Amino acid sequence: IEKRSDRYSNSNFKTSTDCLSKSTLVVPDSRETTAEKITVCYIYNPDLVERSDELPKIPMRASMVHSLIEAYGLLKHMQVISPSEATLEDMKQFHTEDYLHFLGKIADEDDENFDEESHQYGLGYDCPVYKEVYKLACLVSGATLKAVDILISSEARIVINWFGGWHHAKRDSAAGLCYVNDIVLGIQRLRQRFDRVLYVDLDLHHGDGVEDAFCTTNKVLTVSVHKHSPGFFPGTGSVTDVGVGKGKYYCVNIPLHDGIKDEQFVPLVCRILTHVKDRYKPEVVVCQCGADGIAGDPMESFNLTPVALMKCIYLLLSWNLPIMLLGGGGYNHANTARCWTYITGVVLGRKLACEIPDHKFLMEYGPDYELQIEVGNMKNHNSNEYLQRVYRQVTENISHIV
Ligand SMILES: CC1(C)CN(C2CCCC2)C(=O)N1c1ccccc1/C=C/C(=O)NO
Ligand SMILES: [Zn+2]
Repeated sequence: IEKRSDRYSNSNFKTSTDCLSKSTLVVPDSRETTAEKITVCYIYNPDLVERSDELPKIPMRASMVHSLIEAYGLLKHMQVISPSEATLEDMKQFHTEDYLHFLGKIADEDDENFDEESHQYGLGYDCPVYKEVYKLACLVSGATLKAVDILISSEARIVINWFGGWHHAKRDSAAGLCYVNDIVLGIQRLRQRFDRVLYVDLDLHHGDGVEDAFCTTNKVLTVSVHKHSPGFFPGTGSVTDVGVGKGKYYCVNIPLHDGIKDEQFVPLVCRILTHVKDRYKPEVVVCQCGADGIAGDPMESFNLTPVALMKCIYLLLSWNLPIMLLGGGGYNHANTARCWTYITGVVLGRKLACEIPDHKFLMEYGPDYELQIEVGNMKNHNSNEYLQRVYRQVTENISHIV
């Protein structure tokens, strides 16, 4: 029986010239183990994917992610769990009744134009009003809450919900294509069972909605690594942003500039996460795995490959704590599917073929039709001096965690 500490132990962390990139994790093919003791739950149902496909700005992305995971034959190695919709009561644990009722109203009344009212709820250009948005909010929140219930009941210790991770939504408004903050709802529920929750946000953007929700408490420690440049959304998340009151020093921000590559990103993030783990001793981990920092994304900001995200997640997995992996940003749909499929494979300890298997969306993966993503080559504005300074400031902040 393979133990989790074996699958994700450092000794297993072999790098090899695999198709993904120069240094790729190759874990023993799980066929070598007599039986998988590690249960990985995958939150999915057709409704959740169909509604997520309707999200403006990322049409059909959810279907592409799920179809690629299915095409690689990974579903049979996971417990596929169908979530139910969150109720108004569930979502009211974070969001205001006014905001939720407004979302609900959009579904009911037809051609009413909600223009003036929409703007007060952050709805409009970046978070377009569309008829089924309330339904989406219930499904997405229900999915993350279902994932949390699985961790709370100890049914599994690893749960994946690639259709969640909407980190910008505020209690009374949408933001950055996030209509409901499933992450805050999920962490609030985790707190019913776990005393100290660690939230890690690997998305290109600062996880401001989650940080704001928990910046005054020491029961949730949020770590966000993100692009932080003048005028770049949301503009928050500087290294001096450490939380307030009882939550002071329980917000960790790692602000970066354009062009960072795996080689700089991985050591910086992993060293900081290790410090956080040693000081904070979290009981459960939530990781938002937004893929808009991957090379080839229309955000054109970072030069990361999926291996960078994988190595950070692998470190989190090696701690042997209950963990929930969530999606998030990612606007090159094929690369986002490649990234989250690759991560799913690593979580399962399975090596994936370089060749994208034939499936419904195969044509989206041309012209190479490979799982690997070429390293980005945009100019790197992160000098080693800058990263050293950030690292020193962050570890100084963390040293105040008791
Ligand atoms: C509307 C979308 C979400 C899409 N998009 C681009 C991507 C490529 C084509 C449009 C943006 O810059 N967006 C945003 C607009 C305003 C504020 C925030 C975001 C993105 C947030 C995010 O990803 N958080 O993790
Ligand atoms: Zn993002």
